[in-house]
Amino acid sequence: MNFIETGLPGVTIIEPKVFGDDRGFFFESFHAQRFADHGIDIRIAQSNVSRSARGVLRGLHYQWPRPQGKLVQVLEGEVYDVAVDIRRGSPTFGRWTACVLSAQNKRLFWVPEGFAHGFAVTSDSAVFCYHCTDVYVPEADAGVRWNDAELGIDWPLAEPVLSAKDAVAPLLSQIDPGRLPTCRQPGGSGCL
Ligand SMILES: Cc1cn([C@H]2C[C@H](O)[C@@H](COP(=O)(O)OP(=O)(O)O[C@H]3O[C@H](C)C(=O)[C@H](O)[C@H]3O)O2)c(=O)[nH]c1=O
Repeated sequence: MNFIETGLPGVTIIEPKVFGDDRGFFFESFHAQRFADHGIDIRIAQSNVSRSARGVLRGLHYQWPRPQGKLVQVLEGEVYDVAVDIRRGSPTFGRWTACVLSAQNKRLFWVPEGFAHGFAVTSDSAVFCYHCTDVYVPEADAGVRWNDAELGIDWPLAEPVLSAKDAVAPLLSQIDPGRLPTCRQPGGSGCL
C-alpha cells in the first residue's frame, strides 16, 4: 500500500498493491495496522454502496455532531472526489482537495472526520463504496452547497444531477459556526 499526502493535511490517497494473474486481480483495500502506521487509526462502523449515472453529483455532505471519517473507493466507473475542510479553527478551513477515483486506478481516498465530502460521476455510471468511522445519524446529516463560490471547487460538471436536498444546501458562510466541527489541534489535525 502506498500512502500519498494531499494539499490538505490528513486527507490521503491510498494506492493498494494489486496482485494480477490470469484469473483477474486481488488487492487489500483496508488494513488497520498499515493505516495506523500512516496516522489513519480508524474503526469502521458502517459501509455504504451507491450507484450513480453520468453527471450525478452527490454532496457536499458531513455529519455534525457524530462526524464520520470516510474511506472511499470506486468499484465501477470513475468519479471526481472532493474533500473540504470545514473545521472551525483549522488553518486550512474552507480549502478543498480532489482526487480521481476509478475502477481502473483502484485508488482509495481517506476523508477525515470534520471534512465535507462529495463526488461527481465522470463515466457512464459509477458504483461507489465507502467505509465510515461512525454510523449514519439522520438528524446529524448536513451539507454545503456544491458550487459555493467561496470554496471554488473545480468540478468537471457545470450542471450536475442533484438530489433535492443537495440543490438547496447552504453556503458555508450561511452555516451557524456552532453547527460545524471544530479543529482539535491548533496544528490542524482531528476534530471535536
Ligand atoms: C448516507 C445514508 C443515507 N441513507 C438513506 C437516506 C436516504 O433515504 C437515502 C439516500 O440518502 P442520501 O441522498 O443522503 O445519499 P447520498 O446523496 O448518496 O449521500 C451520501 O453521499 C455523500 C457523497 C457522502 O459523502 C455521504 O456519505 C452520504 O451523505 O439513503 C441511509 O439509510 N444511510 C446512510 O448512511
